[in-house]
Amino acid sequence: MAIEVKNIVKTFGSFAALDDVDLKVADGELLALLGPSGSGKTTLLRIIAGLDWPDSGEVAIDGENALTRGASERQVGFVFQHYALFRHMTVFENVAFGLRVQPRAVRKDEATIRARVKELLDLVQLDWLANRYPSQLSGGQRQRIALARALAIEPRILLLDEPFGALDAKVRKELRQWLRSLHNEIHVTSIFVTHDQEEALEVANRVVVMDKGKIEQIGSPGEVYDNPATAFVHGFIGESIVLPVDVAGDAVRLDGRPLNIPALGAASGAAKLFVRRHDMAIGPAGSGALDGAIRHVRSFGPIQRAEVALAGDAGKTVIEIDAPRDRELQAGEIVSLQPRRYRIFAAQD
Ligand SMILES: Nc1ncnc2c1ncn2[C@@H]1O[C@H](COP(=O)(O)OP(=O)(O)OP(=O)(O)O)[C@@H](O)[C@H]1O
Repeated sequence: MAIEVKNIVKTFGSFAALDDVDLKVADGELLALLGPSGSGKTTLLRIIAGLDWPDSGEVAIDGENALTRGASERQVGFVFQHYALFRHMTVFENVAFGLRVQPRAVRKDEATIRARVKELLDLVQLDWLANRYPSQLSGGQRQRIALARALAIEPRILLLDEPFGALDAKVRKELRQWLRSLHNEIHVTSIFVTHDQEEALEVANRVVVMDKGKIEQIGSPGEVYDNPATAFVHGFIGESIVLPVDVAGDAVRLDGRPLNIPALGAASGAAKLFVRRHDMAIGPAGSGALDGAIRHVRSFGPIQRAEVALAGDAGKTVIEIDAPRDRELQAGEIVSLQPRRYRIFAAQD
């Protein structure tokens, strides 16, 4: 089911939680709303769900105005961060719940309900837990059951608000892959909220990056990572080194010294140079754009992370770069850094 959100404004008192938001979600997409705490993700999700209403703007589901309909009429399935399973019901009854409380006219008979629950438990690969109670499940299992329960009513749209937020890192990772393959199987239009960039990039077809009630960029995981549209997106996704620079024509200067890298079309004036940690090549002194001294090196897995104090301002600017471990770096070494890929944004962005 396609969703279209147009010019949504939502204020709480004088605070704009959503400030003129437009978004189109295609049928069958798995979309992530990604942004820092307070950026408006949950507010947007609640408005699409019919749990909250905007001050102005439009929400259409499958081309029809959804704002005249409440949550139940929109046929939306939800999964929240904190499991909302009924503690006194077995897993089986939790999943059956939505089907049992349907209006009499559309309610299925008992045999059909049982078959459907069995099918859903198979889908989330937890049929062996049917007779347990929620307190007897792990956190990850509870979230999978919560998802089975949300899917029971055959929702037109599935909305997930930080569904894995309360789980430990390893389980989160497993569930991401699981959600991805589950979505490949069922194709229901799904939107999930997360503040975890890795989660958004790994799971979603498209990522909507939000900040302060506005959409900063919408794109595939590759697009938002490789071509961040704004300084905010560059800083939020991936780990970036940010240096204050001056642009004059095609020349870029740091602390008054030329860097010998092209300005890539950035406007003249005060700007910020953004480089991902792994995009800063490290070579012998004098070979690159920035000279510095290594202060500290930590190695883990395939990378070594070096703290480098840049030459020029009495070593006050210290950056962290990630290098492969083909040559072990040493504290005290004088090196030179060269940005392989970088972006320059005007300072006020
Ligand atoms: N009912 C409310 N009353 C007043 N302010 C609210 C209300 N709901 C949300 N807000 C404010 O609106 C802003 C956006 O909140 P929202 O929950 O949408 O952010 P979020 O991006 O989902 O953040 P988080 O990741 O922390 O959940 C926040 O500053 C929040 O304090």
